[in-house]
Amino acid sequence: MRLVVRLRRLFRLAAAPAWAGPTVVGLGLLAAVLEGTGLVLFIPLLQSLGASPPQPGRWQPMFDRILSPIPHHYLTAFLVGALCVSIVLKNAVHLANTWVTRYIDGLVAHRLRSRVFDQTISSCIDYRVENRRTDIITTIANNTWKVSQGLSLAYRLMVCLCTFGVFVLLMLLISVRLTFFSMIFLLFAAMAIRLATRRADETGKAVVEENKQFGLRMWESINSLQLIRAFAQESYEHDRFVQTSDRVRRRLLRLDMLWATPGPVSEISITILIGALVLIAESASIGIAALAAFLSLLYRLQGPTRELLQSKIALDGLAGAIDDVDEYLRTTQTPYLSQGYLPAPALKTAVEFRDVCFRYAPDQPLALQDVSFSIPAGKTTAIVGESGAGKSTVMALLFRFMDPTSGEVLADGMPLPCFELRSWRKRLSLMSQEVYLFNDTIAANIAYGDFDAGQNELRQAARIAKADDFIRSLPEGYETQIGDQGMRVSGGQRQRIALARTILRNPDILLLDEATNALDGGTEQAFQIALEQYSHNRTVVVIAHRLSTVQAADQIIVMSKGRVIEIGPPDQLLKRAGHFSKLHEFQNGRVAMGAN
Ligand SMILES: Nc1ncnc2c1ncn2[C@@H]1O[C@H](COP(=O)(O)OP(=O)(O)OP(=O)(O)O)[C@@H](O)[C@H]1O
Repeated sequence: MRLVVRLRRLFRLAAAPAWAGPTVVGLGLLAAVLEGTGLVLFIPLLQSLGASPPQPGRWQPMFDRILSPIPHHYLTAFLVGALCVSIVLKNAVHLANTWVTRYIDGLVAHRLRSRVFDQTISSCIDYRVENRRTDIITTIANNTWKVSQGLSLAYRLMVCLCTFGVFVLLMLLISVRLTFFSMIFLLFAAMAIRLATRRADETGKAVVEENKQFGLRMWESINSLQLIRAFAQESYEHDRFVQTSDRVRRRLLRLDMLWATPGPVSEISITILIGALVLIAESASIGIAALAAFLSLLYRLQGPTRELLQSKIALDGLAGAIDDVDEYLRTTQTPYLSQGYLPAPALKTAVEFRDVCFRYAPDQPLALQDVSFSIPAGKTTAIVGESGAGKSTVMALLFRFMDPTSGEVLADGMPLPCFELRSWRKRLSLMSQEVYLFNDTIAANIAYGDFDAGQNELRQAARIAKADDFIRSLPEGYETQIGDQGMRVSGGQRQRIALARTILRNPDILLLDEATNALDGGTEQAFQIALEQYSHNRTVVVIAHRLSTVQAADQIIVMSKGRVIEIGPPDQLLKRAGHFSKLHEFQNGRVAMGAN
């Protein structure tokens, strides 16, 4: 029963083309019929060679009727020819079936991978926060393959069942008694194998978990190579890696051992059975030719019997991976943000936060509490506040990476969920503290902001971001490969490339979240001047810890512990002797102390 439920879920998840199942099973059935027919042809062949006289039985009149038009002296040659043709046809059908199965395998895995990837990038769940980055890589790279393997196994299971059925039918035609005896014997053997391998699904689930741990170890070690070397923790990391890898090896070995059990057990059982049948055949009085055909059928039944049992164990072993993909697709399906059909128009008046509260998870405190303010169009708004005040959360809500827990964010009076999500996000461009660059050329990384932009626009964006000079000084200029996460250029250079990418996007609303924290003083000042020109008549929202970078803003929002505590133009806030002016004094004092 559990197998049926599991198979139904597997078919739903794999969503193979409608023709796939019937084709694979149909071809499998045809191969079984061809093979069975070939084996049954041994009866008239042996009889024609005089090895056994014709015996009364269900099949004898049938042979007599089919073979009567063939002249007697051609009969042996005809039967040998028919036998060869059936074997050739059976193998051709078998080969075709293998090709079809491989094609479906690849197609299903490819579609599933694409679906998992699509949902990963479209869902609003942030897996870096959920601590599941490496899990997703295992799900996409490993487990989607395993679902397609599971589907092939399910087809194989059905084909084996059909082959088994065809062979048993032919055996019944030869002798009901011997067939009945054989089936009871095989049933006991199958039950013994099932008992010995009943832990396959538990082991399969453990393999999935161990694989995820293994993925995590690999990911973390490769990403923190410098840290490991700097802290001289090579042997600690080596031990951790070896232990994790060894756990995967042991689980896989256990699964392989379980999988290998049915082969020898079924072969030994059938050999014992053949011996027993030879001993009791005399009482069944079916004749040498029929007995030879019966035993050949029984011997060939070994393959499907073994495969039936192995497919079942292998399917149990894949259950963990199938569950993983199924669960992943279900969880990433629901948390899409609701969206309207309206394309977001250019911002005319303002973006407004109205009584916004936000918490990252139900069991966590509010990250934003009753936050209300307005970001006027065409002006620069700076958000300042101590670490953890909620500045990045405001940015994330503006971008609609998530929605407020209560309250609303409106653009020109329209709640953001009224707009089609992508069209709203296309109006914005974000440059955050965390810079991510692709392993590609500098030009390709900047062009990511707008693939339609020409060379001139690309260079203009680089000039504004103060990146053009250093890029041109590199031997390969804009065509320089920057390596994984831009590791071949410095932190400040990475930041300037990312800024150029943001600027190339030419957004209505430019969001800069600590965008200049890796720039040296001179470059930052030059960047500020260029940015001022660039932001003329553009809506800019800046987050900065260094107040020097926000002096030129039209409005400053001061946040503390998730609340807005001050709003106003910088000069007014400075005069007010409030939180902002204290911050200002503190930073100036610190600068002065640093200067001394
Ligand atoms: N993904 C997250 N999951 C849970 N809590 C979070 C998450 N991100 C931020 N927080 C919490 O929300 C609050 C606001 O964080 P936020 O990152 O918005 O502050 P910030 O002002 O940008 O800080 P910083 O200047 O240090 O970047 C903090 O208490 C923080 O711990």
